[in-house]
Amino acid sequence: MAQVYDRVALIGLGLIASSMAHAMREAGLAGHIAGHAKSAESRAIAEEIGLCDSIHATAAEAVQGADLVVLAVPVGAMAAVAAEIGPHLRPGATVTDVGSVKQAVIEAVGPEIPEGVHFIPGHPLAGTEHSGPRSGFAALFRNRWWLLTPLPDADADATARLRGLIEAMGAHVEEMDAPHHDLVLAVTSHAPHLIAYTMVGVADDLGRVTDSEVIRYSAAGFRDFTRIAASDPTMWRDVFLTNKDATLEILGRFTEELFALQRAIRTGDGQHLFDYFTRTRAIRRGIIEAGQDTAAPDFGRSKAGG
Ligand SMILES: NC(=O)c1ccc[n+]([C@@H]2O[C@H](COP(=O)([O-])OP(=O)(O)OC[C@H]3O[C@@H](n4cnc5c(N)ncnc54)[C@H](O)[C@@H]3O)[C@@H](O)[C@H]2O)c1
Ligand SMILES: O=C(O)C(=O)C[C@]1(C(=O)O)C=C[C@@H](O)C=C1
Repeated sequence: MAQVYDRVALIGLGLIASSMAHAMREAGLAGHIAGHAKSAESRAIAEEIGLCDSIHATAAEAVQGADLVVLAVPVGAMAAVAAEIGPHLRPGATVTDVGSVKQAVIEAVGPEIPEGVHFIPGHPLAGTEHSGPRSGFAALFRNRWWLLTPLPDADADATARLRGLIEAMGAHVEEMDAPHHDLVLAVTSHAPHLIAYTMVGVADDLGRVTDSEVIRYSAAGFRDFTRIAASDPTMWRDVFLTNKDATLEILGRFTEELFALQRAIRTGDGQHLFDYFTRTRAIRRGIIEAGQDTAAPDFGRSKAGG
């Protein structure tokens, strides 16, 4: 695979940035990968495992001469990072981000990007409950969606080049506007995470069930909740604080449905429960028939870029 960018700067060296570093290296997509993380410990680990070609103590230094800058920090840290790097960006460079929320990132980062630098926000729909520079792996993005939310005046060539990099890492790219992205993700990712956090919290609070019983007798459904609820607290705090309206809208609807199901259970309305579960089962089957079941990605089974 041909090199897409001469110099890529990764700001934040956690799960997503380290996975990008591995994927870019594996496919030879970047001439040089420069990295920066705020924590000295993350920088030391990145040095130790040889994650990047160079590690820098500041974000400003890392972006010098880069033709692609990737902001891979928690959403709440995007504004400060963008303000720091803004004056140091090379004219003609592209800045993208991987934040799980898009409208708030556009508002935080956009004003800090100087004229002549292209800002193309993005979000890979791929992750695990792990974080930090050791957690990344090259196959993370294979066969996953990577959404881009370019602004209406985005440069077509810069967008196509970024798309080329992402596709060469094995992902499928789709473009949409940021408010729509935030609503879709509130349904498919943000509210489900909150529900998982709550369910695990409830189990933890339940005095009549001991911790060892919760661990020992975890059926598959609850086990999945515990994996999701082990996700990074900083990342998820920021997601909920920055995608507030869409998440509250979905949680409002969720609560209404939950009350209806609760009433059906209390009144013995089996028909309501049966009809509801029949409808949701059809949705799952539709996902599988459409070949959209990425819950079990083909880690290691196919090569990035085909
Ligand atoms: N983990 C996922 O499943 C997932 C999936 C898709 C997108 N995202 C998004 O990607 C971004 C990064 O997530 P991650 O899972 O890779 O995080 P992570 O917790 O693994 O790593 C975050 C990194 O950012 C660094 N950092 C924090 N504040 C910083 C600052 N002010 N300046 C410089 N570095 C800073 C940390 O030191 C760490 O290296 C987040 O915005 C998140 O919403 C995460
Ligand atoms: O599999 C997981 O661990 C994830 O939760 C990944 C997941 C998600 O699918 O909701 C989490 C947050 C992201 O912004 C994108 C992907």
